[in-house]
Amino acid sequence: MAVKVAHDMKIFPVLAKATSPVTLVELASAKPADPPLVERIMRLIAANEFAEESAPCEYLPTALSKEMIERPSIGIMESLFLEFLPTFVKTPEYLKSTNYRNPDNPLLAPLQYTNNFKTDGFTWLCQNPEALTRFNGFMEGQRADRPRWGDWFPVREQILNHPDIGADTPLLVDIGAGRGHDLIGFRKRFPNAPGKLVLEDLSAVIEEVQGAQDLTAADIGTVSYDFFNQVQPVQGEWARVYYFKNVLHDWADEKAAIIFNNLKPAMKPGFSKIIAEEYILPDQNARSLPCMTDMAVMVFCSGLERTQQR
Ligand SMILES: C[S@@+](CC[C@H](N)C(=O)[O-])C[C@H]1O[C@@H](n2cnc3c(N)ncnc32)[C@H](O)[C@@H]1O
Repeated sequence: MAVKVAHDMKIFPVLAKATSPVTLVELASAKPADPPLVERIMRLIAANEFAEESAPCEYLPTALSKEMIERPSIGIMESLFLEFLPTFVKTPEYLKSTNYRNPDNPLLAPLQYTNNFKTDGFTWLCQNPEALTRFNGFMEGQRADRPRWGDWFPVREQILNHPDIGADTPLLVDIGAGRGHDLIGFRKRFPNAPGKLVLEDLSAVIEEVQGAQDLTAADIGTVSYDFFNQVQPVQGEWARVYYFKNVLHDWADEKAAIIFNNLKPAMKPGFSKIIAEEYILPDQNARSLPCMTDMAVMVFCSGLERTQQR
């Protein structure tokens, strides 16, 4: 809460550019806000290393205060606060009302229970541009600096070294790509890879992405695509890889089967591959982060992180 309030009071931009201590009065004047309130918020901000309290009521920036002016970190914080937290608060009541059934219907998740609408969560986001921007920022930032698949997967041996890949071959089609951060990461890591990179997502997402991200600089094409209602549009010039990251965990098995069936006609035998990047929960002693993601997809879209057996 303190980070959200500090963000709303425009404290982080002032703090982030400071090279000498900023006084409480200077911070309070950014909005402007009541200095005693800012002091209370700043105690918690400093206690959690989002600022350093260099003297009573004087503050210096830390790495975290600088992070809080970055678009993805703002997206994570705002989406968690405005979309996810109200839903988490309502989830116990929702689960009680279902007699503790495991949520499996994307139209009847805690998100719909909390916000009283009838579409799936992604359609709802597409109808709420501000929430969509927050969510896309959340997805852009939630990966943080953990390794990307291109860092450890044998990309050259398994993907790039194939005689049929030409300059016009779709090399990597990221389906449900959000802002295309994974494609941009791939382009940076393999700048000379042959073929095209293609970002696919719902049309409202494609529009939002174009306002937020310079895809042209990374030579990434965009295609509007609804994977439930359309056959995969990249066909003929067969793609080498169709990539899904954090997409299949949004959907139960029957829905995932529809996604794959719509992809089938665009798969060239012996050439096209599917790469899916998801957490796989161990049968015992799972770590906290994947379990929290399991809860996040449960409340948002009745999704699930799958186990190895599953
Ligand atoms: C959890 S996000 C993952 C985004 C990105 N792959 C990542 O890992 O950061 C799921 C993505 O699937 C997209 N999506 C949801 N329903 C879709 C549909 N019917 N057709 C195409 N994309 C869809 C959403 O818009 C969103 O960008």
